[in-house]
Amino acid sequence: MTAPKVLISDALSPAAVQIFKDRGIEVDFQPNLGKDKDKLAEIIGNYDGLAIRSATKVTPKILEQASRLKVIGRAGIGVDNVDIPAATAKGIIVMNTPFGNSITTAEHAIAMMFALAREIPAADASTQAGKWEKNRFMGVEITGKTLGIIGCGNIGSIVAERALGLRMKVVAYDPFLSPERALDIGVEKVELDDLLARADVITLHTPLTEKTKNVLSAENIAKTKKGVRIVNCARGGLVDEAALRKALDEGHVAGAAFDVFTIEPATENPLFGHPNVVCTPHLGAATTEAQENVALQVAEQMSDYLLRGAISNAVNFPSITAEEAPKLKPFIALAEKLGSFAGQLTETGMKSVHITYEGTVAHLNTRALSSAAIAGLLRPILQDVNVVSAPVVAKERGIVVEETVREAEHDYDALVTLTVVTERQTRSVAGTVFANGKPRIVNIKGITVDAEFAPSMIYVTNEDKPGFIGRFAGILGNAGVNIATFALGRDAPGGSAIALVEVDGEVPAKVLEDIQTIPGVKQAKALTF
Ligand SMILES: NC(=O)c1ccc[n+]([C@@H]2O[C@H](COP(=O)([O-])OP(=O)(O)OC[C@H]3O[C@@H](n4cnc5c(N)ncnc54)[C@H](O)[C@@H]3O)[C@@H](O)[C@H]2O)c1
Ligand SMILES: O=C(O)[C@H](O)COP(=O)(O)O
Repeated sequence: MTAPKVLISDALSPAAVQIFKDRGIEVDFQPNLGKDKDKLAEIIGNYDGLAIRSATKVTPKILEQASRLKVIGRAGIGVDNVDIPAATAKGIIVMNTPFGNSITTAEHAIAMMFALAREIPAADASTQAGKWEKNRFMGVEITGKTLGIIGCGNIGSIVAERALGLRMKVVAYDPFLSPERALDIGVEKVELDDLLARADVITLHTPLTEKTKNVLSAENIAKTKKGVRIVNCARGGLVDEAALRKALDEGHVAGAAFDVFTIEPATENPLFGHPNVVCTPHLGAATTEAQENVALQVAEQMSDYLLRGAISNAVNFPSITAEEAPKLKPFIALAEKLGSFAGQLTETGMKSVHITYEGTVAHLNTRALSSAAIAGLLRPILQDVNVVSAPVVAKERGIVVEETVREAEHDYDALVTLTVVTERQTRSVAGTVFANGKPRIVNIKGITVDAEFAPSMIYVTNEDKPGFIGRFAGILGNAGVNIATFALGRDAPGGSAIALVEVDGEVPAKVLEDIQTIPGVKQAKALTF
């Protein structure tokens, strides 16, 4: 196997380069490349992995050229610079490092709050200009003031903890914050209007979504307390910058400290130039410690995926630990092949898929297995679907996917049964993994069989009558098609029978036509795995 190749296109700590090298991964470190879209598009086709921060924008246009890309690793939290649906559609795992820079960013928010409260940047500039304006700068005390946190997740709750340590009162607006968690971290969970009315300082810590965009709109800024100070170290676009500038000019808002802007890099912005505004150029995560953390973590995660199939912190796929990956691997192959078997036989629109996991397999990561089964099922119809993109593609096509896990009810330690409901019929197929790690098909439409999946197979359903095998073998022999293995099954003597036959080489269409003329044959189909 040739070593995977990773491109680092943003200013990551060199610690990441070392990790990749130590793990035997080839790495190109081009810290400014992310800003050059054309160059990135030109070379991205050479890499299996792309490690980024926020400067690289991974657009559908870049992804179009990313023919061998398997993983994008964001050394940081926000993945809004990556087109996740486009990456998912191409089967590319997108992972981030959700905690590595949280403390650092929370500290930046607290630092920004103090910078505003004591006008430190302006006082610094004035002092260094030799003005000694001792009477110009009159600050406010933080102790006893109310901090309103919008978005109380990882960073918001660290900010809350620090603020409580500073003897502030903390109220939080976050619809997903449970009352128990609020109690745990010592904040009062409130509605947005209540927060706006009560907070002396407001700090934002949500991602930018359709719901959070302009959460501090002109209307909401008008509901704030006169003299409020606003800190944004989360994402540009959470605050209407023009409306905030107006409220600052009118003296309703006493100050604003922004690390993030609607357009970045921000070379101009409505907030710039106001005496009570403090700005930093998206430095929330910029400490030696945080950068070391996220670089090490992203390099480890990407290496684990590229070398061992382990997935952690992916935003578009369930996690698979390094220990779990080897156990899962044969079952991923089984699920994909069962899906492929059903997919190759399906000729009408699929309505739903039900996957049952019994026995030991029920304790594995069944979400990953179901994704593999759906990928196998859809691939005969939609060539480039894969394990990452399959669940989304199924959803887009209105295919309902259901899962059941239960203890073993059959002779097998582990059994996976896939049932596909199409417009015309319901088809079930089941398989297991033998001790040699090879997946086997053990049941088709309720009929017991026992066959390995082979590269070229013929599947026949027929009436269980004498003479079929002789004629079938004759047709193949006359056509020069060699039979490698032959598996038979039937529901009852004289009932419905199936044959699953491994052959060497491709099955000519004429052979299938001839098989179909054997009396009692209902269906004959060539399958490939
Ligand atoms: N300035 C920087 O350099 C920097 C560094 C790190 C993170 N960030 C940004 O900070 C933000 C928060 O990061 P985090 O790690 O705390 O994320 P997180 O997912 O842990 O927390 C986000 C919180 O926002 C809440 N939320 C979601 N929708 C909401 C809504 N409509 N109203 C109110 N709350 C809502 C969620 O429930 C969650 O608790 C992200 O946007 C991240 O990209 C910025
Ligand atoms: O979401 C994040 O992690 C921050 O915005 C940090 O971004 P950066 O790594 O580009 O500084």
